[in-house]
Amino acid sequence: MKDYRDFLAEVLIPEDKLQKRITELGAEISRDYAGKEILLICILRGGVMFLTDLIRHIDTPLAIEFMAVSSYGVGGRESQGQVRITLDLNCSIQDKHVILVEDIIDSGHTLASVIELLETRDPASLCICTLLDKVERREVNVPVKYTGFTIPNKFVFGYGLDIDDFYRNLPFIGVVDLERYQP
Ligand SMILES: O=P(O)(O)OC[C@H]1O[C@H](OP(=O)(O)OP(=O)(O)O)[C@H](O)[C@@H]1O
Ligand SMILES: Nc1nc2[nH]cnc2c(=O)[nH]1
Ligand SMILES: [Mg+2]
Repeated sequence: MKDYRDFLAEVLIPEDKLQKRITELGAEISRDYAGKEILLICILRGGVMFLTDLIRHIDTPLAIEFMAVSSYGVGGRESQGQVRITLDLNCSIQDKHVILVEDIIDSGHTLASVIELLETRDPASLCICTLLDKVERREVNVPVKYTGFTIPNKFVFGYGLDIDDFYRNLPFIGVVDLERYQP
């Protein structure tokens, strides 16, 4: 296993900047949903770090749930357009205020499919909170309510985002130098 420093092109978002923005997002969500109970649904696995930090900054009553979808092949870096639900929710979302929590929106296929499915289950409201948005890469439109950072079209890793399943634990977002990365 290579040391990430061997292929780190740059630290795009350092830990302090990430945490500051996540604190702001938590405050914004707390304001917008004051007096309401919310359900945050994390899309495994990339969204996990973001979810666990974000909920520490939300002060309205909340529950968490998890879904898993498969849109990229193992080790793949391009969306296949086809999204499969591999782990569904354990609860009803009918009449609930739902926030989908994601690490990144790239082509938009993952969230477009999840939204289409969840809309059929009659939530009171449904919105998206994403830490990163690679706007230039969008292939399908998804309505994003909360965005941490808009980022350029570069393959990033760390803070939930993997390269071949590793490096999710790093506390910052880095850019991969694909010429120096060897699987
Ligand atoms: O907008 P899209 O082009 O659909 O890409 C975004 C999705 O891709 C990544 O997940 P991935 O499928 O790699 O799974 P992971 O979260 O387990 O790493 C990321 O966590 C998003 O869920
Ligand atoms: N790790 C990682 N996963 C992604 N999924 C979609 N875009 C990205 C990205 O830039 N990095
Ligand atoms: Mg991933």
